Amino acid sequence: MTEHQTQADIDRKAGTQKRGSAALPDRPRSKKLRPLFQLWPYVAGRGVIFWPALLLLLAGVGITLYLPVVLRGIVDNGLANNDIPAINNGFKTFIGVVILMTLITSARFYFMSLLGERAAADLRSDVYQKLINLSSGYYSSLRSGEAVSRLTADVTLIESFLGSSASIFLRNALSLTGALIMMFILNWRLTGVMFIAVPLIMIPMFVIGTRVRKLSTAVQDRIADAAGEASESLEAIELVQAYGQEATRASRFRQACETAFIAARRRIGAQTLMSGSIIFGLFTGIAFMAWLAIQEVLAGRMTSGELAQFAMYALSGVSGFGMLADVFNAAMRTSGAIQRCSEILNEDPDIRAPEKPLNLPSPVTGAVRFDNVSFSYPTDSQRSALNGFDLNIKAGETVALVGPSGAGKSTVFRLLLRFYDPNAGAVLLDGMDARAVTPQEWRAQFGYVPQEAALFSGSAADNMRFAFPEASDEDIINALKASEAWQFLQTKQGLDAELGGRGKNLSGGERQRVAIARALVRNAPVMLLDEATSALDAENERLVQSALDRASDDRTTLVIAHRLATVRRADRIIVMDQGSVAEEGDHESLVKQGGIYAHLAELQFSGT
Ligand SMILES: Nc1ncnc2c1ncn2[C@@H]1O[C@H](COP(=O)(O)OP(=O)(O)OP(=O)(O)O)[C@@H](O)[C@H]1O
Repeated sequence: MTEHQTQADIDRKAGTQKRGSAALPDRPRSKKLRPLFQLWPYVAGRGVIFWPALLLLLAGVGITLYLPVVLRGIVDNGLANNDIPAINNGFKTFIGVVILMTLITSARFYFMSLLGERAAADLRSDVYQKLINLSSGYYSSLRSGEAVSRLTADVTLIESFLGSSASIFLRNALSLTGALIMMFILNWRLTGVMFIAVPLIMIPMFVIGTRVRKLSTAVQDRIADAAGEASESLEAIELVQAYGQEATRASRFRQACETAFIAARRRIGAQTLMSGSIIFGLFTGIAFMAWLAIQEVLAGRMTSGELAQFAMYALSGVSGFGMLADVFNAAMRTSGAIQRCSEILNEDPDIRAPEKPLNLPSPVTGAVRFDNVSFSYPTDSQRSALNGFDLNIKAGETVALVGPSGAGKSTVFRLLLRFYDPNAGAVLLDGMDARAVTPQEWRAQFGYVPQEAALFSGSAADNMRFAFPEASDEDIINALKASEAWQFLQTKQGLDAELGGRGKNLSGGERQRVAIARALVRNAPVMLLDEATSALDAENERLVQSALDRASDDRTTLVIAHRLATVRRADRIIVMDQGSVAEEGDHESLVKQGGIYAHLAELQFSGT
């Protein structure tokens, strides 16, 4: 197995395989069809679309079954008796029925497709609504790529099933049943023989059909490999060119394309065999049945009109059966997709409001306390990230958290923002346990500047109102001025400046200053700053430092500090090691102690 084949297998298992836009996503299927019924509320919930769709479906099936009856009338009443007016009238009726059928079928198509799109849009929104409310614990056990796949690929499968396959399935299942009943009534002997003959003809087709399906999947997999290969290289085009890897990468892509071609050649071979056997099987079958039917007519057990009617049912029945087989495959895949979406919909967020939430005191002063907190991440429950951690911060105090990598500094922030709850002990704000209030009210007390200052596409003002939707333009400008971001934004379009997806139109330092302004505009009693470790030039660093300084004015501030300058400005320094407080004090006293802090200070906090 080559390296990229292995990667494709991993991707397929994780459901993140890239597909051509026309093809439906390849997602694991279910072995059961029962999950399909979970779609019922989404479908039946929209009665204005659902009932017309169902009625039109039934009417369409009824009229399709009626058409052969008209044909029998033409043959038996007109053709057999040489009755020209009867033939003409018969065909007028025939055309009338065809017009009605066209109208019903078109309307059915419209309503069924609409129903699929409606249900998919509702389902997609529900899944996203759930995803955005799920807690960090959920995401640490599910790859975020997989969550996105469920939102897009799985819902697309369901959408396509509801919009077309489900309708094909119902229509063909009903038509086939109706046609079989009519055929039995017309001539049960002929129908009996057909029951034996048709499966015999179809067995080879099914065998080859299964092979074609497998080979088609193989071709798609190989194409996905090639596409994966290409996008990986193109996403890192500068790196590829900088290391002079263009030729190697191009030749790897060529190889992937070649493998896809070889798989496609195999599929074409099987398809050729299949179409040959379909043509042969179908026409010999038709000839055999026609021969038998003519014997019935000659023996006087059937009229010519009944023969024509029978033939029409038989033909529609065979095609309906073929389609059912295809749709069955789609149903299995959809069933798997529904299972994965329902997993999300049935998920309960770990972090939720208590039954009777209390309110925080008003106003919140910002006194923060960790009371003997122990915590381990759900994905690594054996290891404690925090271990009997105690911390008492007075309102308005500025505390710097320092410590070696993995000491638990970010974990302190995650518990403060209540992304997780502690396993033991309590996190308190103004004496109130985080678990006693709603997560929304709790989090509203914090301004947060993460190390990776994530911004969103949209204007500077949009990004600022992300933290506080009611903020006036003046509030926003003041926050931007305080964080030293207004000056450079003015050289763009001020509040209307487009920041680009993830703020890509800004430099690293500018992004950080906008992120600090965003936290400031919230005007929350507690500020959480995770100082960026990324190297900034001296001027940018000075600007970010003064922004951070102002961010901590008049409010409780916890800063995960990586720079000596930040630490010196703090009222108190907490040195963390292995999930607990190892040392505590101000810069001078800690340096004198000659412990972890002294060592970090010596290294100027680099690498922490
Ligand atoms: N999502 C997670 N799942 C499992 N373990 C985690 C998770 N996040 C962090 N940890 C572990 O918890 C411990 C504390 O991590 P934390 O991120 O709080 O350290 P830190 O002091 O902020 O480190 P750094 O300075 O490198 O950011 C580490 O051992 C880390 O491996």
